[in-house]
Amino acid sequence: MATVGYLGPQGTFTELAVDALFSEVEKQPFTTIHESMDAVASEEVDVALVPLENAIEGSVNMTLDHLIHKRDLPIAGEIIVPIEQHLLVHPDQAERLAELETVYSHPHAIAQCHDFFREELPEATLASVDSTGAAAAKVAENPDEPIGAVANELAAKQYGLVQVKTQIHDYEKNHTRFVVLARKNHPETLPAYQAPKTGVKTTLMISLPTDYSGALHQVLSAFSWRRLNLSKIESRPMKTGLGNYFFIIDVNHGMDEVLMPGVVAELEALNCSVRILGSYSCHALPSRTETEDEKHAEKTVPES
Ligand SMILES: O=C(O)C(=O)C[C@]1(C(=O)O)C=C[C@@H](O)C=C1
Repeated sequence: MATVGYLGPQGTFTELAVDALFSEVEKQPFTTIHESMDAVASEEVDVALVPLENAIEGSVNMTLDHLIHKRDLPIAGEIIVPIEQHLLVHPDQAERLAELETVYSHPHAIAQCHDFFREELPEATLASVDSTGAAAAKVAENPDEPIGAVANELAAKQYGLVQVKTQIHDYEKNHTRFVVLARKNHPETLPAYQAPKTGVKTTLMISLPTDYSGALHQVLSAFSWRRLNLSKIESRPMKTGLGNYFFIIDVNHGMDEVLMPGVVAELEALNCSVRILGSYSCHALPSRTETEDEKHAEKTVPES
């Protein structure tokens, strides 16, 4: 059975994503996202599932930067998962919400709830830990302390905590995109995906030769005249000096034999450097409301 590394401990959003994407795999939790990626490189696990992008907070830079600068692991799959953040406390503290002193969570989860804390708990200190699951575990282990965690419903159940405020993320349509990272030339280690497939994508990292006017326009033309739809373009620092950036581009197209190799050849002819980060199938876990809407639509289909 294939092994999947993920950001643990129990009850993280990444664990939810692993359970949604794979059917039969052995799960191996790691304390940090980096450790789960390093474990693929060192062959401790076959693949890792890591968060890459959130609808409210944008890219998970710690994942992206480790992938670009430290671990050249191909992206082999994607799953988009609905994210609902809740404020959890120990049952002994449930009646003392106003006295809450510190709220722990993963920095990306805290960033999704800034408005909530500013408006409802302005005095509380927000403290970063390695994951939402680690935050829930800390609250469970310290029943006498006026502390809380931002985490999900699964964590509330697994750690015996109370959801004192639900849906505390600042914008309603909150989703996180997770990607599967594999080892190069090891397609046989890829476990099967069970979540519904929504399409295919190719992700490219492109750096421009020099800064000249119209350079990005030329890059984008290589996609546009081939009618290749881009779903994301983002620039990140190359970490070689101020003003030096590369681009990450997601294309809604697989690595075919004509169009995508044509793009790469054209960009290389412009002296751009191109790294293909992966070409992969995309999957999604419908949110509870989406599933209810679908059921409702099925029930209300007019009889012909
Ligand atoms: O801490 C967790 O539960 C995670 O899985 C990490 C993570 C992230 O890094 O974005 C995943 C999904 C949510 O967006 C918040 C946190």
